[in-house]
Amino acid sequence: MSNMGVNYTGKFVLAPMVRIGELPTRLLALKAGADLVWGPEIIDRKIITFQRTENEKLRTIDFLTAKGKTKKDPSGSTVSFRTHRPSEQGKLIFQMGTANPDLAVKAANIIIDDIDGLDINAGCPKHFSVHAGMGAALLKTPDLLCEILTRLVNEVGKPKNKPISVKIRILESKESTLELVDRILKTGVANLTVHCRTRDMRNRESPIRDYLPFIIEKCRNAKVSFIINGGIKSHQEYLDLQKEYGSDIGSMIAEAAETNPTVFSPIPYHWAKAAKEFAKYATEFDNHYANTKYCLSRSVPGKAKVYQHITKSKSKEEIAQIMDKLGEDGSIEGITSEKLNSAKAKPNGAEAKTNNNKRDLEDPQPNNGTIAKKAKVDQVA
Ligand SMILES: Cc1cc2nc3c(=O)[nH]c(=O)nc-3n(C[C@H](O)[C@H](O)[C@H](O)COP(=O)(O)O)c2cc1C
Repeated sequence: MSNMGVNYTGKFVLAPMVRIGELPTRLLALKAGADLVWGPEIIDRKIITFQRTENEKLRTIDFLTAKGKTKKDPSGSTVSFRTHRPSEQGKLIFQMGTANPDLAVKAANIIIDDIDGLDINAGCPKHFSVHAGMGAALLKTPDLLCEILTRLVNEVGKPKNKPISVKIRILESKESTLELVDRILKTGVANLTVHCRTRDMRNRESPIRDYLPFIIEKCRNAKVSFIINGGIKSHQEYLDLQKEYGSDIGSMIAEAAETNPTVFSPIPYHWAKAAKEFAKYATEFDNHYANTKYCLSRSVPGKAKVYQHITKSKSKEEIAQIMDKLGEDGSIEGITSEKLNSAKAKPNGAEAKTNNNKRDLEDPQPNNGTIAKKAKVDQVA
């Protein structure tokens, strides 16, 4: 409903996720059909130190942060945010962490020309966010939250013709949640995303959607688009939520996209094909090795043979080689990981050996039950 550039209405989107939401994950999510992609939260204090550079080799815009020069890395800087405008134009929402309107405006002006929308994180319950008054702490300081949003809308969003949005959690009661929503809707934001869990709820707990009809009605009256977040796992669920709440309602996915960034497709890739595609983007866009390794360790099943190879790898080149050897069905050098590692092979395990794309695409939950041994991030934002 925003008339400023990107429109969030009814969209199916990749959630902001620290470490996970870097360029390769975003590109894979877009390829699979995500309409919009959020970058990972970056705080205002860091953004104001960014040095913008145009990377001609990669055709990316890089925002660098200074760090000490080392023998291993004499550049003295590290890429804190990278965007490939040819792929992300019109689809990239940058998420900022802030508790200070002046700093928020200053930081927003540094990145606004290279992004399509700016989102404020008012939902993260982690200590590093709330102790500084950011993230979910803003839910308890609505005056401050609304001042930040109003100033960003007036001083950055309007002059630059870019939408400002906010992501919140529900509060303990319907009344307090709706009161906060009322206030936010008056700030001029273009979109409201609600993570349907309270600040104290863990991601494994079912979201509470009881207040949604009331929030949605308020958003429609204010001509502000609305995105549901929390516990959504598939394209079908996105369609079901639209059936239930209206076709103008969007859905945002985090954890299920961390596990498989192609979850936006009606038929997601098999985990191995998704991992290979991810690795290709990581190589193409020179993603930081530690980040590539981390993301793969979150998406490759712990039981798969290749998982051990990934966790033991020591360089970009090594990871690229491992991923080259991985078949799209999870096999390495012709042996399926399912066969090797799973005593209780799934009934469809035999089919997996055929290295058949169609079968890959038909497995909508390829990671089910296979990542138990990896510590899942539970209560992040
Ligand atoms: C690994 C990870 C990192 C996250 N980082 C952020 C973040 O930077 N900003 C934010 O607003 N939420 C963050 N979240 C929360 C998600 O955006 C989302 O609100 C939450 O996981 C609920 O959605 P889900 O049930 O689809 O996972 C993160 C979640 C995960 C799993």
